Amino acid sequence: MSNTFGKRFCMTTFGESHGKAIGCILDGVPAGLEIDEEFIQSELDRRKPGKNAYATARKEPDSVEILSGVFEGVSTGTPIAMVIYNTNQKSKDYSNIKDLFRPGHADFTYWEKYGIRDYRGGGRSSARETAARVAAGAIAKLMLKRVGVEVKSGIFKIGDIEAKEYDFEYAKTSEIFALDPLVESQQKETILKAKEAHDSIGGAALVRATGVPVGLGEPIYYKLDAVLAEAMMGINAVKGVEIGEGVESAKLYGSENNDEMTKEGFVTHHAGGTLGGISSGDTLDIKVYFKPTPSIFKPMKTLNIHGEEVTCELKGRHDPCVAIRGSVVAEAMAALVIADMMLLNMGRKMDDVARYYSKNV
Ligand SMILES: Cc1cc2nc3c(=O)[nH]c(=O)nc-3n(C[C@H](O)[C@H](O)[C@H](O)COP(=O)(O)O)c2cc1C
Ligand SMILES: C=C(O[C@@H]1CC(C(=O)O)=C[C@@H](OP(=O)(O)O)[C@H]1O)C(=O)O
Repeated sequence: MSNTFGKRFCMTTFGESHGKAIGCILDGVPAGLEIDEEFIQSELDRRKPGKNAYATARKEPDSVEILSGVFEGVSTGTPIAMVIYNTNQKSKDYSNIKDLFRPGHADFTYWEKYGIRDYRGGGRSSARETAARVAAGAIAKLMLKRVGVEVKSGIFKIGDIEAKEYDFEYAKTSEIFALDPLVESQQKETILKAKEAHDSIGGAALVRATGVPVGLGEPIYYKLDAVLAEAMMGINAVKGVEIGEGVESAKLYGSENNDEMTKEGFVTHHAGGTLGGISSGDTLDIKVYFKPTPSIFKPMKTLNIHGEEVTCELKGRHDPCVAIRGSVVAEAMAALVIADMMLLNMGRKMDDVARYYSKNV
């Protein structure tokens, strides 16, 4: 199915921003995993809209309901379906964009591709869909927790204000998930200034996974770094992904970029946790770059569906900086990739296969 993400831990989502509900189906979750619903909800609460001045004003509780695949609190190995009902649609706000294309959003391409468009707040192209990914990612995290893997994230960059230090514990307490308390106030000010000017601003998140075992990822196709990049680029508004040193490595000499190895482990961490598409056992570091929110409240030139030049003047509720909530989505996608890769990697050595089936030998 082209709309499924993952090979062994597979997710697909459904729903539109102003439709009845959004949700996901997650297949391949091993049986016997305790499904902590409070944890899933707490992950959704981290992403949900309407929480503060740095997010869209749309207020959604994002209460998740599990429909299948869980019995007496434990996964059964059958598909887990989860639904989140939309409660705060204000579709009338979008009647003025019914026939025109918002610059920077997906209105034009959806219209050209399908010839029909759910214009109520972006419909399927709205990042409201990402709530369902966070629900699926929370289940991936529950599986990863059982095997000692942790995935976390935080904001390192807003506009050109960049963190000097990364403090993931601090990010958990910060309204904007800032990794660096020293630059946080400047980052917040940058967002609020953009918002007051009826504009938006870009930003970037760092996703870090610790405890990732060596050996995840296929050596040629389905490389770990390639799949992580696809997972991140598949999030709305993501325009760049870096693993480890990323684009900066193009400025370095090999002698500077190579991570020397000792019995204690890697001396430096430029590779960001993958070598040859396979996890190295080092911390995985993924930088995810988000463009500024396309829906802004400044008049913009555009075309309508009849090909006429018109002015786009927007209403509706929009994030001033999508990277903030986007960082939670990036974290969920990383957890899904790692969970998928872990299941895919089982039974790759004959000894492991023999050990598993030894009772039949
Ligand atoms: C968490 C999150 C929230 C977003 N909120 C908005 C929003 O309020 N308004 C908007 O126009 N775009 C928002 N976006 C971005 C659009 O969904 C996205 O730019 C659009 O689908 C076009 O896709 P593209 O930017 O990947 O090309 C958000 C993205 C994310 C990840
Ligand atoms: C509702 C959410 O975010 C939305 C993401 C979004 C977009 O275009 O991506 C546009 C806005 O909503 P609407 O679809 O109503 O225009 C945001 O409020 C959410 O994240 O739950």
